[in-house]
Amino acid sequence: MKIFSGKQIYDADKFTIEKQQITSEQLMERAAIQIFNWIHSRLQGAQIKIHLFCGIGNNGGDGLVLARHLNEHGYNIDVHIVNYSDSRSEDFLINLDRLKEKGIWPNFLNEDATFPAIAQEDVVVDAIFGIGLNRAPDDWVQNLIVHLNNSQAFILAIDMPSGVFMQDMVPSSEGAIRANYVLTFQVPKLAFFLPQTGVFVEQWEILDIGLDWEFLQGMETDYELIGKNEVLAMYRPREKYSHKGTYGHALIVGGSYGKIGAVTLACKGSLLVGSGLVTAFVPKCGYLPLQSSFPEAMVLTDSAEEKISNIDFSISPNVIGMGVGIGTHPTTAQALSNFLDNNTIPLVLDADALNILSETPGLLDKMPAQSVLTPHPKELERLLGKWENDFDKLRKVKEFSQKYDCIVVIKGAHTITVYGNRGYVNTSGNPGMATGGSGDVLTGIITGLRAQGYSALHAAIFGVYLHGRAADIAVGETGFQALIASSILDHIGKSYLDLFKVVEPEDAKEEKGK
Ligand SMILES: NC(=O)C1=CN([C@@H]2O[C@H](COP(=O)(O)OP(=O)(O)OC[C@H]3O[C@@H](n4cnc5c(N)ncnc54)[C@H](O)[C@@H]3O)[C@@H](O)[C@H]2O)[C@H](O)CC1
Ligand SMILES: [K+]
Repeated sequence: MKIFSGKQIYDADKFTIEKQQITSEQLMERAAIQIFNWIHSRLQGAQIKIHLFCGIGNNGGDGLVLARHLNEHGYNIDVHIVNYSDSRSEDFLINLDRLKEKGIWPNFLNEDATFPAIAQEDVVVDAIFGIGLNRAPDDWVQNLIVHLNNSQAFILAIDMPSGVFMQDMVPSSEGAIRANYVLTFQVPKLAFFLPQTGVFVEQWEILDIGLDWEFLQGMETDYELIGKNEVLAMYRPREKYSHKGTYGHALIVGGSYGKIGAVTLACKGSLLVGSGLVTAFVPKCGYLPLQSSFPEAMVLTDSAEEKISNIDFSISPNVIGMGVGIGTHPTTAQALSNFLDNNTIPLVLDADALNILSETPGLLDKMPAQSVLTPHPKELERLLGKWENDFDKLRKVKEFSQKYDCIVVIKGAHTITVYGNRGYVNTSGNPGMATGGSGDVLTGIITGLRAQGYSALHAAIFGVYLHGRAADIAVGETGFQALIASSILDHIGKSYLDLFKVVEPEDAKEEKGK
């Protein structure tokens, strides 16, 4: 599913209004009725106090339309206008008049206003700012936001949590509504998925307001949300008349004394996603543990006992996963540098291989084109230097990807795979995955997919999805705390099977934003 910028959404708005020959005010009515239906189907007329906080733009307009419909259905509402500017939008004004015609006089909040008391059992509808926010709210509006956040009431945000920008950072951790639920129009918004702004969105759901589908589909976007439908299009079926040679040979290079397990996990990941063969290249101390714990893997050893010192092998793998458990010893760094001088085999680079690349001048230039890098936040910082915020981080990663023609997998709660100017935001995965070894499994998975002929970009996007989905299935048996990297491995098979499971309507609900 595509993720659009604010400008693209306004363009789609405009196009839809012209094509469907409706007014913007009718589109607002349509959008707000969707919100009303959502609330009404849940509350069924319950007399809970609903406080609607409406700005003076179209997000506020949505709030006013909603207030009218709630009132018509007998709900117990209080409407507050957050009067942060004199530039009220036309559709806001139309709907303010309509509300007044119904005998509802909103409470106008200005700079010196006392904020209304809100009880914990009340519901707050946040319609202060939507996608139009373009500068930090005034201090008093920020104070109101803090007041609402502190109320402990359930907060339902319309379109965006107020204070969260479409393409910039929230100025302070107190600067935006912490929404329990966001009902967002038509398309997901990038800010929902970034660590610094995603915290303002506990759950989200898309409401279809009938923006022109063809127009939306025809637009190129910088970001895409990756779920089952998107990865199914990448899936490569197994052929009947195939053999292990058909599915490639993955080589995992890594390990050092005390970190051979990382190589084992990566090798298992490669084979479990379907690589035909997997070989490990490890220091001598890794030979016995690997051979005894994972008989499916072949093992080659370095001449050194405890660390990689010379990456030299006589096989012809079609991809190499490099770096898990490898350490940053100068001998190993030199071995990696020497290896890169002559290597043309596609690479997946992780862990200390990335640290060596960031610390050794000139080494990044030696990466073959289309290498896949899988850094966690600290490794990414070593590669890029510091960033100001998540949006700045994405800009920097895109530049880096273009400069080195590589794919960067920014690991996190919503892992984002970046290639060139595009980012692919993953939707699978859970906090149980924050555990030692889960990154090694991912490296193995991506390497194993690449070995089978997936392009570097598809191997990264699909691999990240499968990895997260395996963990989502596993967590049902283990809970977050007891989920370990091996549990992810154990559920890779089920995550493949899950791709072809038909989603029942009830399950479909669970697939929405969590
Ligand atoms: N296609 C759709 O998705 C539809 C969306 N609708 C709703 O419209 C809003 C966007 O409305 P807009 O009037 O453009 O912006 P906002 O209401 O978010 O903001 C109001 C207005 O205020 C100005 N402004 C921005 N930042 C500040 C600030 N810090 N202080 C003061 N004033 C500020 C700026 O000029 C904004 O224009 C969208 O989110 C939906 O809720 C339609 O109802 C239906 C179609
Ligand atoms: K809002």
